Amino acid sequence: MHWLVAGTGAVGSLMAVNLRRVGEHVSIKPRVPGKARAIEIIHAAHSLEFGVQQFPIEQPTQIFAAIKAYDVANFLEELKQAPLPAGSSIVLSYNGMLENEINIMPERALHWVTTHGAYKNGNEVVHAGLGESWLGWARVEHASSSRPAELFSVLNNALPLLNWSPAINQRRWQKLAINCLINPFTVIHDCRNGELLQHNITELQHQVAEEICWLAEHQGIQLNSESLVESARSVIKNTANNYSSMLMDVRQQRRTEIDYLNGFVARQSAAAGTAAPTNETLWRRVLELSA
Ligand SMILES: NC(=O)C1=CN([C@@H]2O[C@H](COP(=O)(O)OP(=O)(O)OC[C@H]3O[C@@H](n4cnc5c(N)ncnc54)[C@H](OP(=O)(O)O)[C@@H]3O)[C@@H](O)[C@H]2O)C=CC1
Ligand SMILES: CC(C)(CO)C(=O)C(=O)O
Repeated sequence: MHWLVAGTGAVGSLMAVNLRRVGEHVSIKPRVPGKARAIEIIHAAHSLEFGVQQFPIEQPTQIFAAIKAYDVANFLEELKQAPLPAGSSIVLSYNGMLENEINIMPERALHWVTTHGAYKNGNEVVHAGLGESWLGWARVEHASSSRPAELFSVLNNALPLLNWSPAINQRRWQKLAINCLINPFTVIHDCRNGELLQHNITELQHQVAEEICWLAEHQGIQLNSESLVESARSVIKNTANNYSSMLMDVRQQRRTEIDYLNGFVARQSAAAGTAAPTNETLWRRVLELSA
């Protein structure tokens, strides 16, 4: 299979080196076209070179795009301008949700949700935490269509363990909830995930979770607020030493994904006629702190 990985971010680089390791043909599509014909990624003390390719693409290609939520709309617009040949698919991975997702998801798009952790240190990618992933068709009308067997098998070999998930949106809502229950608090308290256990946030987390459950149910997804707070607590314990991605973004003066997490919950709840005051407060507070 031919693969085209969007950018050289942490997750994209990790997938690029692992796809190469299992014998796939992998190129990289930088955000901005440049003169470079090859891009170096270092992994586990090995330097690997990847050819550079931009859209349009002429042969069937599997696109892997692990990009920030605020870049998704532009990326999909680029794809719309340069439609892919038949037999291509687009694997998207990002935290949070977009209001207009239903309208912009391409036919052959899949969501890849992961608990693997990675970060970049210059050209080097570090696989910081082993996890597992879930793959499913992005468009609701394709949810029960069969899984693309070869694509699934290659991704599973490259970065196991991969689960096929016809209910990928359920999984995405759970991930959104966990991020809403952890990330903004680490920014507000400027602390590692594990240090949250020393702060008195349980009551607030219950309110965040209940607001998310209401909205999810309104959109046809069943979640349980007690289980969400419990899961967030286990993630906090399992990642106690980590700084959340949102705190890292704030510290490095990068845009955060808060608009697509607690901000998404606040705006969508308001649009559905209900306030989500705790998510709204966290959203505004993180925006202030990261301004
Ligand atoms: N890192 C992790 O451990 C995890 C991350 N996630 C989520 O996955 C997503 C990606 O995370 P991460 O890899 O850390 O993010 P990064 O910011 O490290 O990487 C994103 C990459 O996407 C590239 N990009 C954006 N738009 C385009 C475009 N139009 N064309 C080509 N490349 C593009 C960026 O390019 P440029 O370099 O030019 O900005 C960047 O290289 C996020 O939503 C994150 O929350 C989820 C689980 C774990
Ligand atoms: C689960 C958590 C909070 C782990 O750090 C994460 O996904 C993030 O930092 O964005």
